[in-house]
Amino acid sequence: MIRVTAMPADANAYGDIFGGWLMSQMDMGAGLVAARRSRGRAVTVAMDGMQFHLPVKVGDEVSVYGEIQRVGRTSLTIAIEAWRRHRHEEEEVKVTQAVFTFVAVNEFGKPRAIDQEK
Ligand SMILES: CCCCCCCCCCCCCCCC(=O)SCCNC(=O)CCNC(=O)[C@H](O)C(C)(C)COP(=O)(O)OP(=O)(O)OC[C@H]1O[C@@H](n2cnc3c(N)ncnc32)[C@H](O)[C@@H]1OP(=O)(O)O
Repeated sequence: MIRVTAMPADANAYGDIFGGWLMSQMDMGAGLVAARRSRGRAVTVAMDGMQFHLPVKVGDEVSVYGEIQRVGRTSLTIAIEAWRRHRHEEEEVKVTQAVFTFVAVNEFGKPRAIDQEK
């Protein structure tokens, strides 16, 4: 869903990429899934089970993948993973995972029903 290069500005003083930057990429990836499935604006209401398995380094290619787990009346639950790949190598390794809940909202920011038919 999202593929981006981790840059020096995203790193701490040790050269590891900030967890907050990764969470932001994951949130944006989940947002793409939620907006597409709900056919409109959707906002993050919860993020559960965030796990950081391995560090990401400057220059790594970071890919964010997501899968809808559940569609409720107005909310969606989306499992998100981020994977890193050293830019000179082929192997991809999972670095983070979390479950995001988004709520579809109308123009007033209030929950709106999601079409249950896909
Ligand atoms: C033209 C220009 C285009 C521009 C294009 C730009 C695109 C750029 C892309 C960016 C993509 C990034 C995407 C990031 C998205 C944010 O970062 S959004 C910012 C952060 N989030 C917020 O500000 C949301 C703040 N919260 C709220 O406004 C309200 O809590 C909400 C979300 C509207 C919910 O209101 P509420 O009155 O609590 O709703 P309520 O009726 O009680 O519950 C609604 C549903 O939520 C569920 N729910 C409520 N709370 C929870 C909870 N804590 N846990 C789980 N489920 C919950 C309920 O179970 C219910 O589910 P359903 O049974 O209906 O399925």
